[in-house]
Amino acid sequence: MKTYFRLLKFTPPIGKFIAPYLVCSILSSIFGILNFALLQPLLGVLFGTEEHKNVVRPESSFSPEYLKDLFLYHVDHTILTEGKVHALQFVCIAIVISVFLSNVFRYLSSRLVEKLKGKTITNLRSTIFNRILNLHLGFFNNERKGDLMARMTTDVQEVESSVGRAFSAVFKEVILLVGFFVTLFYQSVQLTLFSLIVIPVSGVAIGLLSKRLKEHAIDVQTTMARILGQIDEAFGGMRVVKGFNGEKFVGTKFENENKHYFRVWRNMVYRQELASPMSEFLGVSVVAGILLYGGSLVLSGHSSLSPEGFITYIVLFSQVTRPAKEISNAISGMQRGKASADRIFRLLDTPSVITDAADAKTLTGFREGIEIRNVSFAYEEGRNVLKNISFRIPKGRTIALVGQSGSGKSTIADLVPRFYDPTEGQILLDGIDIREISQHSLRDQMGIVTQESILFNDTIYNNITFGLQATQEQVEEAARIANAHEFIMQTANGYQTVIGDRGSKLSGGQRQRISIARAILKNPPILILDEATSALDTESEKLVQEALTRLMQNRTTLVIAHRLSTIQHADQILVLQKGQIIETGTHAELLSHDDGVYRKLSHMQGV
Ligand SMILES: Nc1ncnc2c1ncn2[C@@H]1O[C@H](COP(=O)(O)OP(=O)(O)OP(=O)(O)O)[C@@H](O)[C@H]1O
Repeated sequence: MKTYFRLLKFTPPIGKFIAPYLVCSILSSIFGILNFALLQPLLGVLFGTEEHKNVVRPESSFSPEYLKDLFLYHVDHTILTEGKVHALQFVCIAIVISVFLSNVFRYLSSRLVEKLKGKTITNLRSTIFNRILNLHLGFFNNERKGDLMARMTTDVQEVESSVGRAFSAVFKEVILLVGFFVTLFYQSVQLTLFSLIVIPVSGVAIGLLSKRLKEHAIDVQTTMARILGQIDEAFGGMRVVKGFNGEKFVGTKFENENKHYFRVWRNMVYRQELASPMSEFLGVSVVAGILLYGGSLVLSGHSSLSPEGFITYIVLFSQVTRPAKEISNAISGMQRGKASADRIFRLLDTPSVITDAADAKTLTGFREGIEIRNVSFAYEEGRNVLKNISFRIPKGRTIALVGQSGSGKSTIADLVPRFYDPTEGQILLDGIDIREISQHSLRDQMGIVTQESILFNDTIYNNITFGLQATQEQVEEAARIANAHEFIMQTANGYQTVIGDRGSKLSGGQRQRISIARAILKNPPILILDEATSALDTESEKLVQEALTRLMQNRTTLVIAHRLSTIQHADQILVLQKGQIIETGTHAELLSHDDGVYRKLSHMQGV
């Protein structure tokens, strides 16, 4: 129940919905019940028992009794003045009007539920997305993407259907059920008391059935999450799948998961599908019991119920099963919905490891430099990938990190914009620990160009501005500096060309130049540059290198270099090995160390 109360936080102000919804539901129920109750006069006319019973016009008052008597009076009056066929027509028209009104109000109430449901889900989906966006980067190392996608799609859908069901079960169906029982009691107290003894038996049976449904639902959701993950990986890595003839490998893996999904899904739906036939069987059994008991009462003359009253009673009673079934379906649906909602809430409750301090300072500029002071870092406890690193990046200088793969270069680059916090030590910007600075203002000072150009399936223009307010001229200027303007103009729609999934319609070099243009447009004082390793042809590399050099001008840069040729002019080069700085100096200084690692690396690369 706690889960459902929490879901209420995502619904729009529910008070606004309840009053019109209640009115529509009550009216729909009244007219719905009325059209069955009208069977009695209908049968009365057909059987000829209705004649001359209500020849006196009833005294006017505000009670259902008066309305009923008034109606019967009119029926009788029509029989007397215009004959039975006309009376039949009169009753039938009344039935049609009441069915029409019942359905109009039912439609209106459904619209209200759908609106409530839609708004709740839109709200929930945005909240999840924003929550995930604001989680620390490290979170994404441990979570499968498919799992996150499943929470935003299948889990949200599951909650959507259960919210609607729960809402209509709580209000509409319960109202209808109460309405039916009031009418049934009115028709015959004796029979209704009897049915109230039999009904709970079927209720318990259905309750037992839906109990295990939740466990099955959890299985189904987690398996679907894995399937989504596999789809994402396979489609995202299509080049590798095809290049390595991996279709069979990927296909088999998917098929196994898909078969597993079938099995867990089957377990769930078999159980779920059992609910309806079982409740129908139990419902009809109950009706048969009443038929037997009530029939014998009518036959023996021990009941005040007339035969047409009894038939109307049975028809009304058979209608009770529908809302009862809806309520039982809603309960089983709510179990599934709860499993999904719990998964969503677990995600929403994941604390972000990187948060702003309560009194976080807002940086307004960058004046002196960055200092990495005695920093150690471990992704997993006990396995330090950086060990007591210290160095300074004075304003306006370029510091390069070199070292073997896995030596910790990217990790250092991730610590400066505070994607992770150091396990030990501090990172200071203008003498302030970056943990005391708001993340937003810290990252505002930085431009990040990664090894792999991160582009989105949008226009070139939007990929360059990436949320910044900029004029066409500013964007073009940035693209010119990044050596990108020319090729952009050659694309089909220039700056408005959509570049495909992750920029797939562009070459590697073009993608990089767009990323560089993005950083140029942002114009940050600090630059974190992870140099591309991908082999570009000489022409393309020259263009990219030129763009980078222009980007680095007058900025403070931390560059991760994979090719030493590009960092010969760096103010200082740090050589990393297994998480430690083992050499520092300029290109010339480092080359002069006879046994130096840098010198060896340099020879290997022929620099
Ligand atoms: N998210 C992570 N979780 C756990 N360990 C990680 C994670 N990212 C990196 N590592 C480990 O940290 C160490 C340093 O990795 P890092 O990416 O900083 O190296 P690098 O010098 O940038 O390598 P490369 O030049 O290949 O990019 C490696 O041993 C790596 O296995």
